[in-house]
Amino acid sequence: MSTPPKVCVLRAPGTNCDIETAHAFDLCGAESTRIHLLKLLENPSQLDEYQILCLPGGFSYGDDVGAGVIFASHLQGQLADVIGNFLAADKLVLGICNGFQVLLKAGILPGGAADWPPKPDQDRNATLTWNTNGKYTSLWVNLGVLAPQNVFLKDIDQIELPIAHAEGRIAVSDDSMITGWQENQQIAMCYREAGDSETVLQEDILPYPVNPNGSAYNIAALSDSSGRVLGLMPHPERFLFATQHPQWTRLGLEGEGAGMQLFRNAVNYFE
Ligand SMILES: NC(=O)CC[C@H](N)C(=O)O
Repeated sequence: MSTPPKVCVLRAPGTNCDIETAHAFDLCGAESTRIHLLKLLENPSQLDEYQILCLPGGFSYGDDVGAGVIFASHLQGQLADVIGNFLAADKLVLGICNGFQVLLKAGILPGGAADWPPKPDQDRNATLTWNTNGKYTSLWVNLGVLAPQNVFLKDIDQIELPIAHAEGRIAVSDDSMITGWQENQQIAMCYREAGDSETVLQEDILPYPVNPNGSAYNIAALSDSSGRVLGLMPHPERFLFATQHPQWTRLGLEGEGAGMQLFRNAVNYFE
């Protein structure tokens, strides 16, 4: 058997999904360590020992200034070099919910290694901002995959997962940039109706609760063009077991939850 990949689950003050996220990777055969951002800042080069970097969900720095902004500023500052090395290597980066907000606000997504480190005057063309309903929203959604080349999404065509966020709406400065994202397969997942047989990227925003936050083009997740970085608003670590689904008895679900596949795909990449 090959050596299990080492996962750094990076937490900050206010992160609250790190334990279950580390558990998800471990269940799939990885060896994960939860590391506090302040510890990593003391010795940034310790990140070099890991093959997977995961930014979990939560409320880092209390969502002050904007969800993910303060965490992102550390990645852009003292950690810029080690993050650059990580992105350039054949390694994986996953950001879940607050972690996705961090990746986007730091500029790690959607550009990945190609756009790192961000230039001080670089325009930000996309962000995650307040849900159109203005509320913290927690429910289950249906998602379709548009970037099957992304390592985490291998063999997943559609998936049902829970969301729980206040600032989950993707907003873009200019609709024309969506074409570029499409060409580079950076649009990883979109919200869609349950039972849809295919996922279509469309300008029309699907109504709540299908699109729970009003995201442009119903986008729920972004990939970099290498397919080794994924950021998603839904929480795959909250659906590791069938019994976590609110209708598991009525639907007769058993065994593993659909979210497990994302973590397994990441671990299998290093076999
Ligand atoms: N579940 C989460 O990671 C929440 C992210 C962030 N705190 C928000 O509400 O938007």
